[in-house]
Amino acid sequence: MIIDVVSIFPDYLAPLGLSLVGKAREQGTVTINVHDLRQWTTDRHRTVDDTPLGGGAGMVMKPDVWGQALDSVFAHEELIAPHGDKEAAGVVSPDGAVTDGGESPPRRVLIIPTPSGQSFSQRHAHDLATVDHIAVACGRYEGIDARVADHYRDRGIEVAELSIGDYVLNGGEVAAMVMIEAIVRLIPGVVGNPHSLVEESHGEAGLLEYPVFTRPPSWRGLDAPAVLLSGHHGRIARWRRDQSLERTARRRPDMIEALDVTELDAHDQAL
Ligand SMILES: CN1CCN(Cc2ccc(Cn3ccc4ccc(-c5n[nH]c(N)c5C#N)cc43)cc2)CC1
Repeated sequence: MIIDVVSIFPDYLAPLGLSLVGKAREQGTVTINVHDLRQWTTDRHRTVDDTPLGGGAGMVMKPDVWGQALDSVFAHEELIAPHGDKEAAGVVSPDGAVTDGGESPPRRVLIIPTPSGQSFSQRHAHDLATVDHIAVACGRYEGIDARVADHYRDRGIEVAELSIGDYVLNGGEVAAMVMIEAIVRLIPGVVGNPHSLVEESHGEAGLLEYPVFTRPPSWRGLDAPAVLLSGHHGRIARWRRDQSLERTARRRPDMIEALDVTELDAHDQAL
């Protein structure tokens, strides 16, 4: 997988060089390139923003600079239709994807973090972990001119306008790091013990994870649950399941509503 991140604050993305994501980059499991948007400006002041059309507070990021940046980032995919001329790049399938008529084209996604986006979820992370090339456009100010998303959709690139939560940030960089970590950790080989990806909050069962404990069994007068020391795997599994259900009902009743009961029953039968 190749991930290209474009930002006016490229240093903000430095933490992507650390820990598991950093190791995955070193091992070549994922390539992450961080670009300074200003390298695509053409004026002396390296301008990336302008006043909002229709008036209003703040500034909006210019479409032309973003267009130069994203064209460059996607440029090495010769199967991308040049602007306005899809046929020239090869076979155009009904859904607008451009292929050379052979194997399916590389899957390309442009992620645009935005407070007005669809809520980023573990389901998005799983889907995006299968993508060949992801570009992340980190906006600032009041956001990126809306025509940028439309333009790349028209050129056969999937565009995902995503939000990491119902609170307001100053730009897309933090959201980009959250999404990139959630996606990259799902790529095979990145997380040491793949089993740990299975029993997770927001995982397949749709429940929050159970509380975890380690040694010592008693700490400052607080004892770990005795069942965890029993060695009885069936009882431990049942206890963990009950804890997940109780925790979810208490902290995230909305998730209980969305539960697929048949999935729950199947899990219970297996305990
Ligand atoms: C007049 N009003 C009209 C509404 N705007 C709303 C607004 C627009 C931009 C910004 C700042 N910003 C710029 C790029 C950018 C990307 C992501 C996020 C972001 N915030 N929270 C998330 N979960 C995010 C994610 N993911 C914020 C961003 C803040 C607030 C205010 C002014």
